[in-house]
Amino acid sequence: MTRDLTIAEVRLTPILVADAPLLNTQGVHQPYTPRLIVEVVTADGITGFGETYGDTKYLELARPLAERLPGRSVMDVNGLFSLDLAVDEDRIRGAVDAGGLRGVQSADKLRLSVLSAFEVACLDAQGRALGLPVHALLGGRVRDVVEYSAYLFYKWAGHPEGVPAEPDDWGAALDPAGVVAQARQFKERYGFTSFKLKGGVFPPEEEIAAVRALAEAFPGHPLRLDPNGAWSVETSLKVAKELGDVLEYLEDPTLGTPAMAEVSAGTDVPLATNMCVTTFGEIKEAFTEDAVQVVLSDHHYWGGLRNTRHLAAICDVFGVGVSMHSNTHLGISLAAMTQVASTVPNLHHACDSHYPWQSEDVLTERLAFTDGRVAVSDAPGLGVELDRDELARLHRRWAEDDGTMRERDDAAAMRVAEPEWRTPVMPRW
Ligand SMILES: O=C([O-])C(=O)C[C@H](O)[C@@H](O)C(=O)[O-]
Ligand SMILES: [Mg+2]
Repeated sequence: MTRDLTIAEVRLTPILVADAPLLNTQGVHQPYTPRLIVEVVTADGITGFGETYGDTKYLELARPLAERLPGRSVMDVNGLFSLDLAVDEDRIRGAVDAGGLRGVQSADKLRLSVLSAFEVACLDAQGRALGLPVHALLGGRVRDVVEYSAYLFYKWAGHPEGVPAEPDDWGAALDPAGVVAQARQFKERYGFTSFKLKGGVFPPEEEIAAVRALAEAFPGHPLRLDPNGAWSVETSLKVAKELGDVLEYLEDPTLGTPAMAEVSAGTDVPLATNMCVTTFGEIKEAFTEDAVQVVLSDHHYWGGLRNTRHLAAICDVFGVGVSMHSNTHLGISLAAMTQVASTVPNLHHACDSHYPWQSEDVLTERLAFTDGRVAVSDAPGLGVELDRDELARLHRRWAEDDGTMRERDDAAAMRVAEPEWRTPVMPRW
């Protein structure tokens, strides 16, 4: 049957999703985080889904882009990326946001972070129209499950008193015993066998003790520590020395490629990054200087699933490992991550995912982790369906918000509990 794959309509739905009080070096997660759900509808009624960041600066780019798509084909993904998208430079300059955890802010990265959701939606629509999974459109899967690591966070039991929030049942984790208890819950609930601890929250000695406690509780399991660049070169080398025998890799111990290269030269512990290599332009220096041994790709800001494969191919050429970074995200993104990860031959490390922290989703059926893995769907497109009632409910929450939750700002969320808190000057230790 011939299909009309012309785009007839694009729907953008900003939402606020519940988030747990997870601590990182900048502060704490807000009770609600903005995400944007993109739907691309073809002339004969096929709808493809995509998901990305939902802060205002992303919406400001997504809206005019959505208006330009009707009349184009969902097959024309290359054309999508050649569309001119004007970025307001003020949105990037000096912006204080969770982007501080994801490396440089640039107009191109902002543009790619928006385009990626449209790319995923177009690939989803293509797959649905052709009766093929997205992985088939990317050349086919080379594995039938994708492994994820448990993403451990220091956290409070709940958001600050008096702040509207959804409760969570994970409890507090503020010391080594709490971190190990959280890891046990991750293992029991989802079967994860590798663990990443988000660090940069407490002085390094405390985080070293937490990783040691994990190593004792889970002997032989791959462990990672990620302080988001909160340490000096000296501190990074000290931590690498102390934990070298148990770490699979150390993630962004310090900020910037030159400092990462210095750390790398002084330790055998592999260094991973989602901060100093976050764009194609940053690859040359980092790889030439041997600053990183693993790049954590993120299809949102690298510009989609095809660019993720492109990045993986470059990493392969240079003998650099590749895995995946994650922020707060829902099931559409997890499905997209799983589809593309299934096609990358040189993906040898379990990927990160925040998904277990998300109690809410816009899917009719949540994706499941079994033995820490997500099965690769062979259903058409991404293989997920939208729960429109839930989408509407989460959109209402966004519409009714007075604006405070619409921009993710972990430092501002921290100030609710600690009024003196400011985005820390790096390196903190
Ligand atoms: O470096 C990383 O892995 C991240 O930036 C992941 C997330 O942003 C995480 O740190 C967070 O959301 O607090
Ligand atoms: Mg990281």
